[in-house]
Amino acid sequence: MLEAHELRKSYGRSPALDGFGLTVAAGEIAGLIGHNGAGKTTFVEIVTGLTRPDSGSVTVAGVDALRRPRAARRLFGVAPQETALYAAATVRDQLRLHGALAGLRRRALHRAVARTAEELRLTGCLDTRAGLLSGGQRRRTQAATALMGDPPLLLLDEPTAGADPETRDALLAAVRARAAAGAAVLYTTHYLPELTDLDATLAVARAGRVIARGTRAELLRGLPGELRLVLDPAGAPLPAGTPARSYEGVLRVPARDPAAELARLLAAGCRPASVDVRRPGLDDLYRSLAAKETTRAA
Ligand SMILES: Nc1ncnc2c1ncn2[C@@H]1O[C@H](COP(=O)(O)OP(=O)(O)OP(=O)(O)O)[C@@H](O)[C@H]1O
Repeated sequence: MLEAHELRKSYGRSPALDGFGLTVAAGEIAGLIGHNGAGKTTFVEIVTGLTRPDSGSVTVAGVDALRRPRAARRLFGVAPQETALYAAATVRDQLRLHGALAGLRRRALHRAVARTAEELRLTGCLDTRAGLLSGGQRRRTQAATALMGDPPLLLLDEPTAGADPETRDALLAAVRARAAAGAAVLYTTHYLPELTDLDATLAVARAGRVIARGTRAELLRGLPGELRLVLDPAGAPLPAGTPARSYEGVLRVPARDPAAELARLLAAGCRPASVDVRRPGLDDLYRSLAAKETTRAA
């Protein structure tokens, strides 16, 4: 549904995108992750026609988004990182406008406004002007405008940044429903748990390129998790050579197989007063990919 190849874009001498490539299939939610400045927003802006790349290609459902931006525009809904709503217009008006732009008329438009407002828990503020909405309501309204007209591609750039749990839950449920109905979703975030909730595949951007692409299981496989323990002083101390760090009285022991590591510590006579297992997260993934790149470059 979305295919981008070899995108390059520089601002002055600094490349924002440096051979960026990404494909997202219909029905797939692809989580685009990466440190600040990795090029995620630049990529979204290129797909939406806000920024022109220096070279490369982008197609949406086979339509060349760089040569035919107007035709491509009908195929996606976008929720940009900065909310962009008309302050004086009501939530209903914003949704009607985006529905009309997506080709909906009369009853179909009316139904889509009601359905999308309900999905994003906006029914109670349909007649409120955007300028008077809370931050969470504004985020939900922005996301709702992207969903109007059921576009085959959704581009959501950090849609839950700063959102309260109610906003996040509503948004994630709406995104899941649209993907289940066949939409391709590009979802930019800094929160791995959201991508787990969405059952998303991952694309990791770094320095203007996608350096890893796959399912969470594929990308996180083999990364160490961590055992976090408070030891009972009546038991044995950690065996010599255990690579632990102590933080506010809690010992942190990196472990590829936390259950096996815990069994080893128990066998050595340690008596944990509390145990917590931390699974590998985004930081662990970024660290391991950075280490692989350094090894490759050496
Ligand atoms: N309009 C611009 N003018 C100059 N440099 C820019 C412009 N837009 C982006 N950049 C630069 O391009 C690089 C990529 O920025 P981009 O916003 O795409 O990153 P990002 O991955 O979305 O970051 P974040 O996670 O902070 O949103 C950065 O170095 C940024 O400073």
